[in-house]
Amino acid sequence: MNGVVDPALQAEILVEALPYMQRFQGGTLVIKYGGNAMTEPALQEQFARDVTLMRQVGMNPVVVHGGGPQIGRMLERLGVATQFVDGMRVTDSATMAVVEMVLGGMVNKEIVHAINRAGGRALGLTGKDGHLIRARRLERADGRDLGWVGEVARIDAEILRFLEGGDIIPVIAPIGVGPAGESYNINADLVAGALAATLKAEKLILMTNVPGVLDSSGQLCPRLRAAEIAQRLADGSIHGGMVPKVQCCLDAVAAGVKATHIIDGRVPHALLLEVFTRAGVGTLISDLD
Ligand SMILES: Nc1ncnc2c1ncn2[C@@H]1O[C@H](COP(=O)(O)OP(=O)(O)O)[C@@H](O)[C@H]1O
Ligand SMILES: CC(=O)N[C@@H](CCC(=O)OP(=O)(O)O)C(=O)O
Repeated sequence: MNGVVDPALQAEILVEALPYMQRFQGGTLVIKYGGNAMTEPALQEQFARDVTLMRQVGMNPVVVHGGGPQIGRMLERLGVATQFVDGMRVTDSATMAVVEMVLGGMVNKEIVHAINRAGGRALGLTGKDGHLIRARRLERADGRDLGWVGEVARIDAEILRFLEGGDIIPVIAPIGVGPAGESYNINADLVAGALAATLKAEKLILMTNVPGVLDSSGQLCPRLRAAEIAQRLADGSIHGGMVPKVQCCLDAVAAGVKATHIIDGRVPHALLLEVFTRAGVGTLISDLD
């Protein structure tokens, strides 16, 4: 662990982390790294070191990244207007080209490079590589067409198993491939949820830029069960961008993922603190005791 994490945190982790490290040996952790959580280079470096450490102690981290703000900035520079419907970017052909360039070309390579610099071996993929993410056009109940916005039709995890055996950390951009080879822009939370379900992951961890799920008075909920979430969705205390996050956590739990977490990627070493300490730093959504 030397040189991988800050010395103070290293001491704290050594006391508490060993049982967790043993419990999750060989287990898969799907980590969604949101565009809003990756703003500062120093935090990105820490994230890369944390993921590398997880791999070094015998877990199988699989990184899925977002990049919404980065796509937005590039569209602005190019003078292309953008619009969201229920948190999904309306994606015409020109926008799709920019999404593919920013997610697959820029953000993906930045994260791959950061992990490699931290001592890990990362390999960047979009859902087109190895036909990892087969997608179809998102059909909305109201019939509104969002263009090249997709949903996951099927995950073909074979390529990930192959990488796992080669001690490689996959870094996945949320772009899917349709039946005719066309590209689809998929919300990164949904891709992470589908991957976690297919891989029967030990954990799904969504890293965002709020402390976790907050209650109506703004306090962090450290732990939530499915029934409590249904109630919070109904009373509106969970809304906006948090709705697809909790929904994909619920779907993942229903599909057999043991625990799902929503954490603040701006907290130093949030990932290690959530996985390796009893208290954690964010919201744990699970139906297990
Ligand atoms: N109960 C809640 N707890 C925390 N955040 C909430 C809640 N309800 C709605 N939100 C909103 O969800 C947002 C997180 O979703 P989003 O912006 O889509 O994240 P990301 O870009 O990381 O995917 C928060 O910034 C907040 O505005
Ligand atoms: C359909 C859709 O909205 N796709 C997202 C994909 C990136 C993403 O999900 O990024 P964050 O996790 O950083 O928000 C987009 O175009 O912004």
